[in-house]
Amino acid sequence: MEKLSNPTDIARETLKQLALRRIVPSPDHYEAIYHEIAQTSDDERQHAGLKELIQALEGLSGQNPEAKRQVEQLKRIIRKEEWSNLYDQLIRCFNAQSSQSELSKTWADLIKDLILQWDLRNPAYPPSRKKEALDRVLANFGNNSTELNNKLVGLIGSWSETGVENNVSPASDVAAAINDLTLSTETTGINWQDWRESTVTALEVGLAARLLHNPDLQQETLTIANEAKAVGNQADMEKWLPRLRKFWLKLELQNDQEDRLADGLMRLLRLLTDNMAEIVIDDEWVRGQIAVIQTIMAQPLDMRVLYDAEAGLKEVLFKQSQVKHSLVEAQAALKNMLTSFIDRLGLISQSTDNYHAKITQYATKIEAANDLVSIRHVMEDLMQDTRSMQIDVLRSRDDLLEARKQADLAHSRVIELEKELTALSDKVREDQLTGALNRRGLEDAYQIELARSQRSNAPFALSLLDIDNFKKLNDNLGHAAGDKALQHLVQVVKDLLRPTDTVARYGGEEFVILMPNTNLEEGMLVMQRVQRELTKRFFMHENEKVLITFSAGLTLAGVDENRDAVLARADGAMYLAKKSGKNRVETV
Ligand SMILES: Nc1nc2c(ncn2[C@@H]2O[C@H](COP(=O)(O)OP(=O)(O)OP(=O)(O)O)[C@@H](O)[C@H]2O)c(=O)[nH]1
Repeated sequence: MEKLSNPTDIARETLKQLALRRIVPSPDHYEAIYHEIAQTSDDERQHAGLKELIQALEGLSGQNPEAKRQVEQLKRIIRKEEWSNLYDQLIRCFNAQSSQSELSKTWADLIKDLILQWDLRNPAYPPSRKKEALDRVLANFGNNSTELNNKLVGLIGSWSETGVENNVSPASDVAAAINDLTLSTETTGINWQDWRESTVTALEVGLAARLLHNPDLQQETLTIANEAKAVGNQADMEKWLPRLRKFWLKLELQNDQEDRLADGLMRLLRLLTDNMAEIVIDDEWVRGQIAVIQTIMAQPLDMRVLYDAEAGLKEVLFKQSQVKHSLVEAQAALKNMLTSFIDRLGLISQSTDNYHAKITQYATKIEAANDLVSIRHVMEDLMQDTRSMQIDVLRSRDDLLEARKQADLAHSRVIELEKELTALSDKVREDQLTGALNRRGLEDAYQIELARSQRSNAPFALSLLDIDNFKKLNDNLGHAAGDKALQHLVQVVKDLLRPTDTVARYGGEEFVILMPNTNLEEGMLVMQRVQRELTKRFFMHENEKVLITFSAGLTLAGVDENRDAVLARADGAMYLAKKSGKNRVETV
């Protein structure tokens, strides 16, 4: 048979042959006859099949740049006839193609929607419910990016079903969304260009806009976004990911800190409002308390400032409520005195009124009397009434004098208590929970010991200790047990310190120990003694032994150094102790 080259002629001849040979015109039969007429070799037939496959893949890859790249690679393999690589490359093509085509939405759109829907307030989906649903999706997508994409699309759809209103979500949630995308990039290998686009959008639109309150962090976010834009290939992206991860870590720490600040502030405000009734005995108090809050609000918030204010307020309120009790009693006594005073006055005027009425009657009787005997009777009655009136008046006068004395006493007690109350805010030096000194007490004690050290030229050591994993203890055993653990620690420390040493509560679970006349080696021995003792004297919770450990920084106070500089140095050493595995003391 003459070899035909025109595809139309070949097609026509194929149909003719199918009819002549009475063969069912199925696609397979058509293909076989077609190649027979075109006289295609086995190799060519194979290539033709691959070409069709490539065409199909090119058609399917659409705008997916990774799929396009893999198809190009496939063509190159076919051209060079590297058949041993064909199978692997085909799999890559299919993977690249399917990783995009089955996605209900591009990652960039999906993340935009997620951020938007997370921000919108929906009565049917409060943030806690959204978080729960999102956690469920993130726990159950089986490391499959397509599935994650589909599930997120479904989730976002359900959030948007009912009435919504605008509300701004915290930056932490945006960061978490991008972080999740980064993780899924690593585990499922999604296209790096999509990832880059999504990350840049999320950083610029989602995150930076929410960091207005923190210009430094906002600037850093924009810098990171620019770095992301410069990522030019998969390898670059992988190299750059640790940088992004480090940034997330910083954001998480920042958010954690902000959450704790907000918590502290809320507790403080609650404390104030809850106790308004206790402090309104005198407007001065209300003004004083509000001034404390205003001072705190005016300076940059940090946990220690908040803790200090909260602890100070708690103590003042406690003492105030005690003093107020006495004050109320004294006022009640004064009121009783005044009541009896008025009663007595009433009685006196009543008895003198009666007396005057009787005198008038007696005067009438005397006028009408015409003999001495009747006048004498009238006079006897008059004398009798005058005497009893005199007795009444005397008794009332004594009562009045006594009442006045009591009133004076009560009044001076009230004045005394009021003065005490006024002075209380300044006097409180002790932490109410643990009995250690509080920050104000620490300030005084530090000044005294520093002056002593300057005078005697003796070393003065200071240690800052922070209980290890205290949050976990609180979470596992409850806040009340956490409070008792703090008391236990202070008791152990107090028992082991010398009478000249001082322990003060510096923050939530941070304590400062002042050790006058102590050098670094001796200070270290003291701190190690406390550590050892804690391994013998366990904190007991519901009959279970709980081991409390701490990390501490130890330093010497310089004679001319201010307290904050010394504490900052001890804090640095304590941080080092935490970083080196906790339950240790570092000197600096
Ligand atoms: N029970 C109780 N807990 C407090 C008090 N003050 C602060 N805390 C808690 O102490 C915990 C301190 O947690 P973190 O600062 O994360 O420190 P940590 O868990 O000890 O971790 P490391 O310091 O790294 O070992 C927080 O959960 C505070 O709520 C208090 O007066 N009573």
